[in-house]
Amino acid sequence: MTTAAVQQAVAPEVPPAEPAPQVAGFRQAFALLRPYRSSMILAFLFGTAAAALAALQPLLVSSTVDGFAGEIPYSAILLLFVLLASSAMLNGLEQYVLQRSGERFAFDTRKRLIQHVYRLPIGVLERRERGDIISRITTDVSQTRAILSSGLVELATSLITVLVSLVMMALIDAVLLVLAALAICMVIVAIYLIGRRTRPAGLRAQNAVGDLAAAVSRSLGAIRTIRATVSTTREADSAVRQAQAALEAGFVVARLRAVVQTFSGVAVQLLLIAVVAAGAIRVAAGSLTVGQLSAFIMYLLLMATPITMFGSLVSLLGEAFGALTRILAIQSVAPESELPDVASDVASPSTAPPVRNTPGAPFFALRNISFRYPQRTENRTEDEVWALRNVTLDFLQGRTTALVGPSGAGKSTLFALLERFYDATEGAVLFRGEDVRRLSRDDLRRQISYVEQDAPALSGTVRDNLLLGLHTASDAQCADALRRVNLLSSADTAADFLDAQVGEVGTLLSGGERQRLAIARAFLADAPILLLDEVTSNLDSNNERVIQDVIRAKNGAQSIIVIAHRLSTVVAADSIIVMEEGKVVAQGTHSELLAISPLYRELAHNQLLD
Ligand SMILES: Nc1ncnc2c1ncn2[C@@H]1O[C@H](COP(=O)(O)OP(=O)(O)OP(=O)(O)O)[C@@H](O)[C@H]1O
Repeated sequence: MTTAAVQQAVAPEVPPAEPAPQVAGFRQAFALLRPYRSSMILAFLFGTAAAALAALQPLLVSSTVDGFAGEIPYSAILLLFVLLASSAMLNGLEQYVLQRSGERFAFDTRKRLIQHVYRLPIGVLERRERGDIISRITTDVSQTRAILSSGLVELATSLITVLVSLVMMALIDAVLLVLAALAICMVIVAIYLIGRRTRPAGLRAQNAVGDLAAAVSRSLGAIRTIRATVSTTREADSAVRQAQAALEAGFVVARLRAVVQTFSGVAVQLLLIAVVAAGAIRVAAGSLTVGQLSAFIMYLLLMATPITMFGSLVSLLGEAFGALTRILAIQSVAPESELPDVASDVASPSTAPPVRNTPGAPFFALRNISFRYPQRTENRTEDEVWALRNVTLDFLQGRTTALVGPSGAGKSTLFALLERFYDATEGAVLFRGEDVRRLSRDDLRRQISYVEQDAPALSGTVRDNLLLGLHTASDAQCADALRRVNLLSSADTAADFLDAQVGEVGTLLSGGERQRLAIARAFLADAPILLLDEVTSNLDSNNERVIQDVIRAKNGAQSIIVIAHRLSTVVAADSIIVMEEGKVVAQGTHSELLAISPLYRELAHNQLLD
């Protein structure tokens, strides 16, 4: 296929759009709860049975009071006790089933979120604050669990209790019931209207907690710089301001909750007083017995708990819906592998073409590539938004190619396109003749060992770090890779060193050790292609030479692309590409470039290499 045909067939890169979050409600909650419906139904049945048994108690009390003839009614008391104990046990079972499935729901949601977040496009993750993502996986999921563990089912069983009580009260005295029912309806509507307002307030509170987590995570990630620039107080103040925002949003939620709960508590008390007063009048008039009035009041009390609980449940659900909104917002962003890769005429991405060892053939070919970062368009001129502009290049099999140029020239961006962290905005990247957008990202990446600029070490042991991409290497192979980058002297016992902890983001290692550990990992992976981005910037001249020698020894066996500011690292490369402002301005060997490229001459002159 010609390059032009490839460019036509491949759909242009569309930056992944992040839909504006809509506050989640019952519809989204029900969809999420579908896998747990059998547990929820079971809990509901337990709750309903408990409510039914509780509803029998006032009837028993009524008949006992009205039939009281001076003897203690032992059998009625025993029956009452059995009813009470059975209803309590059923309530306990309801809670157990709900809490258990709540935990399962939290686990499943976290698992799904983690797997989703780890697969989000690099561009999306770079735009978002890490701390905020963490708070969605931790705090928001805990909040959302409330929907299941104490929310919807309890709401449903509360309604059942209220309905059963209403029916029983209707059988006892319809006039009193009309009075009570009118008051209850007004209370429920009022609670719902106030409680509904907790939903946006809950979302604001959760967003504020997310921002706080982001602020702390950002500061702790750069703690040395913060201390060294004496900005500890300023950074701490900024995190405290986020905490303050969380406090203020929390106050709104607390206020609404207090209003709802107080209102429902007072409303129930008033209701009781009104019913007792009206009931007493009806008893005096002979329309009601004392036993019936006691049963009526007991039913009213039975309803009181669900009605007061209804208030706190509605506000709890409001907060849970806020948290659910944040979870759904991140879940709705398409993960990397689901991005539109190719035009509809190609069914599915193929695997990476097998390695063809044809020295001199291009393994990567860039065809008129232009690239702009999705987040860099605002307030910039047309020229400034392009990180790469009309780049056409061939990287040849078995050769070492170097990329040099001033800072911001687009060198690392070019690596990001080769690794498919991003896709070109215009033009095509071909891997062994195939457009990379037609390839599976994982298969492409398996062919490449990539050492990023300022490569971080992951917390864990040296061995964990070495085995990141290659889980099967033996200790002997790991030790050999470490020796090649001068991280392990022959005196060291390899096993001890491999078990040594490197600390969170490699803080227990020096910058140079971290770089060499990353290079050792790349050597161990032994992929056909090696991408090295400024890997010797932190090395002393001795270690730089060691690494250069290993790279040189690999020349021919591996295809290597090196980015370097220090030209001494790349003078021996087969080909050197000079970049400036996103464009390729010259290409050749060191001596050729000294003759033809003013920019290269200047770089070499500044580094005393001409
Ligand atoms: N993740 C990113 N999001 C937005 N803009 C970016 C991102 N990474 C780089 N850029 C911008 O793209 C341009 C090219 O950056 P790039 O990192 O590719 O340059 P470079 O030649 O590798 O520089 P250096 O030698 O300093 O590493 C710069 O203007 C930079 O600010």
